[in-house]
Amino acid sequence: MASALQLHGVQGNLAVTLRRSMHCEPQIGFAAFVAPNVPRPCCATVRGVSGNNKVASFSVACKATTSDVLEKKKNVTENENLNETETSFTCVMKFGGSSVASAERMKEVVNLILSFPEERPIVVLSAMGKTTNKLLLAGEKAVSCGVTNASNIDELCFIKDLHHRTVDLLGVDRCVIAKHLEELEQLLKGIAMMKELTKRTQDYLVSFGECMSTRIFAAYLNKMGVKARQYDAFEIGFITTDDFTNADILEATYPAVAKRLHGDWLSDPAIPIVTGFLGKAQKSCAVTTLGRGGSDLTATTIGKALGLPEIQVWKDVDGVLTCDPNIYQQAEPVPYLTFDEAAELAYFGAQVLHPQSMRPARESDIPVRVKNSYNPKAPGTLITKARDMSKAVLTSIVLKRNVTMLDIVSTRMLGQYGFLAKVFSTFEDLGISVDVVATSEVSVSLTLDPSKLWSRELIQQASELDHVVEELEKIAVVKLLQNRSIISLIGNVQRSSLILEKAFRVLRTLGVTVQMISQGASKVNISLVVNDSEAEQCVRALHSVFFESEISELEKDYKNGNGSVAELS
Ligand SMILES: Nc1ncnc2c1ncn2[C@@H]1O[C@H](COP(=O)(O)OP(=O)(O)O)[C@@H](O)[C@H]1O
Ligand SMILES: N[C@@H](CC(=O)OP(=O)(O)O)C(=O)O
Repeated sequence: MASALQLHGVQGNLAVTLRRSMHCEPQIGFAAFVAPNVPRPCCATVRGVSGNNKVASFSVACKATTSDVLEKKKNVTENENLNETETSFTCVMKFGGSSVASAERMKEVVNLILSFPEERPIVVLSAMGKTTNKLLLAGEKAVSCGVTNASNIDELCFIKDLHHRTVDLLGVDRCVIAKHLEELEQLLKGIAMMKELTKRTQDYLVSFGECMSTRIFAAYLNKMGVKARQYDAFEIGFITTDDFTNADILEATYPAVAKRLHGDWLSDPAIPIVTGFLGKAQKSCAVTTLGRGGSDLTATTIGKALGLPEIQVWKDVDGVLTCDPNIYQQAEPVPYLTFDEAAELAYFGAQVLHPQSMRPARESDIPVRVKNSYNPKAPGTLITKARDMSKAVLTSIVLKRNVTMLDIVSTRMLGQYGFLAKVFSTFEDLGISVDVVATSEVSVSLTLDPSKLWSRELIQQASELDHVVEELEKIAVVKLLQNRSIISLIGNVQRSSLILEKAFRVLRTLGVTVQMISQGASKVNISLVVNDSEAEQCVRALHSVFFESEISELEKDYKNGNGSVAELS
């Protein structure tokens, strides 16, 4: 019988959560079956967890001591042959920078967490909104400002003000961040002295953001009487590659993190408040970061490490939307997504999720819920392994701007296999990833992946590009095309003909030429490459046709112009 028992406690109460596979008896029956084994229950909830109903969970909150519950847990385990899970936690809740951008926001997030008394969460936090960008800018300025001016860098003053104001408004002692602010200033002076900012130092520099937000948040929770414990991810087993600014999580992380968080809970229960985004390099042992937006990946890694029933990522939007709301305000929340769709969407540029964050969740089949901390009642987006695709056509439109495209036409010095092999080995040698590829017998068109590069490295990218072109020109005629955009149509590629027919009708109406088209092997994505200058207009028009039920703006324009609506719909 696939069942599991969990214990957790909030503010003096204890709760028992039983999870079981839905393949067995109905959940209500299961709850009644277990209830007599639980000490003095005062409330109970039964809920299905995932969209495809893989797991049911039954929680009973009790007035009881830990030893009471442990005793009952032992009985339940013996009597019902339940397998104890490895954790006492029920979910991960990750809050991004916008969710903890001020004292007021932190208070709201604390209330939000406490509004789920049945949950026993592990909390992951990003740096307070704007902090990471300010730290990066401060680092860049320090390189050339001179040691005597380093303490007066505007961004350092902003960060000090923001964090002091926050602790003051929360009524927390300034000492929780005093050491970090002092060290941060010293670090900027060091950068000024060296006149150099390596990627390794940059990672250490930005780590101050998460280290401070989590300390403030944990101190505030403790002040409110809710026992919380702050953790720096790089101290509790987040082991990564030494790829500073874009490190990958290594397998050793999972058992280490589970052991530490679970062990601490058993010896002294407290809500863990963990820094998102950060890790420790396996070889150098220095602090690393997981790439921009990396706290999502921290959350899913913890979810997998502890085998939790759910991972929640709380943002400032009502879930994953049908397109970037900054491009088109009418974007709508997408209620369900598969891991594949979410991963593709993130990879092709939707800022809402970190590109690698779906991997741990997919590997351990843990549902991910994307929710809005500004609007907790909104249902958000539930991301699971599978979903009903029978009615799905298009799920979301994603735009990746400022992409470089290469058209490589063989001079036929090499045969077809040799040509393709040489092209791709050139990219491998130079460590450059490609996004979208289309080939014919004698030519390859491809776009280069800028996602692994932080914006200020684009200059460096330019010289790398010259090098790529130089290498490829030994076997081909190469055309470098810049300022392109990839529009990715994420959806049910079983209906690719319908999607393409509609999409091309829209693009023809707009007079836009598609320069490359590719259907990803993942079968959830069709990518179109157009000029940057035309891209946003295309996304708006595509959104209008695919997602808006009434007669769309595009249709109106078209009707008023030179076509009939029937031709469009
Ligand atoms: N398809 C999309 N769905 C939702 N949000 C998107 C999408 N594309 C871009 N975004 C942007 O992503 C932002 C949320 O992601 P992010 O800033 O990383 O959140 P957080 O910092 O809270 O983790 C939104 O405010 C929105 O502007
Ligand atoms: N603070 C980091 C990590 C992160 O995940 O942030 P956010 O959750 O605000 O996207 C960044 O800005 O990249």
